[in-house]
Amino acid sequence: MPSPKAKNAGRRDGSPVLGSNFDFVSLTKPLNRSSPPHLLQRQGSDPTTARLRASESPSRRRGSGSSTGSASGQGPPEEDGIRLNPSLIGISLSSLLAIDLWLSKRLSVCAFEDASWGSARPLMKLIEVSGHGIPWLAGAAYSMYKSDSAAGQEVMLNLLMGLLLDIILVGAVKAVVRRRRPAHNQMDMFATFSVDRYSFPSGHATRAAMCGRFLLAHLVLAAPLRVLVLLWVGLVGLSRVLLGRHHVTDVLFGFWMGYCQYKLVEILWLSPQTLQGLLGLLA
Ligand SMILES: CC(C)=CCC/C(C)=C/CC/C(C)=C/COP(=O)(O)O
Repeated sequence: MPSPKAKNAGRRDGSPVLGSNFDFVSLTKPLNRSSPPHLLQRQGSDPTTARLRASESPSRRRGSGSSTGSASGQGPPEEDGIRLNPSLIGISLSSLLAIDLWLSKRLSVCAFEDASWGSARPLMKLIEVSGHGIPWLAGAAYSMYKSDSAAGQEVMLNLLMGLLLDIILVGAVKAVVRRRRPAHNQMDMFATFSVDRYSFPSGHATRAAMCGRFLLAHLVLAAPLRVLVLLWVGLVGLSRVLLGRHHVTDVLFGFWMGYCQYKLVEILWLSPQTLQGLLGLLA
């Protein structure tokens, strides 16, 4: 009677099952004569092995009469086992992707006016505007201009630099990755660049995370306000998914990227001397 492991080792479509010992037995090691008979039988008939054999290049098939034992029905050559590891990573990634797509679709409850939480759409769009680049750029430039202390101007200049850096980095990643926005997204955002038709990462999430860190480090000291800042960052990220603008992973990666971008702003921090030089050039 076949063991339960051997029975469940391959799916109907022939894809291997994660965590099954049978995959490793059949694909990584040439089966020796001391193997149990049921494994010897599965070696020839299981769909995973059959698929691997079918995808072998002619040159590999020609070489299969070597001492590796393929031609003698003793299993695929050793290097097939080496190719299995990347496929495990691939399977894990596609599982994560499937969960991401499913979860993002389920959470997009404000994607349309007649969706289950459609009445909250205007509020979500308000949160969207609060994380848009234009109000942040305009606000930072205005505060820098209005600030009467060199320290205040310095902080605002660096926030401005961070915002510009964010636009460039997010644009670059979006252009390289080119992940499409969810199908249920309505493309009704204001003031977007052409790369904003892409989804990964969420520019709102990177900006919210970077600005949130910036505010906490330089501008907001009172504890209740610090909580509000964190709440706002979280709401901006959540609203991207609820509006159906983004997948969950776009927002999570965006948060991480924005967090790192703040570190970059600190490294590139423009000093008062640099500021004086820049203002001297402008005057
Ligand atoms: C002066 C000027 C044209 C500034 C552009 C400001 C800006 C960053 C616009 C893009 C904002 C936007 C809608 C980004 C997309 O965000 P996702 O969260 O949907 O990636």
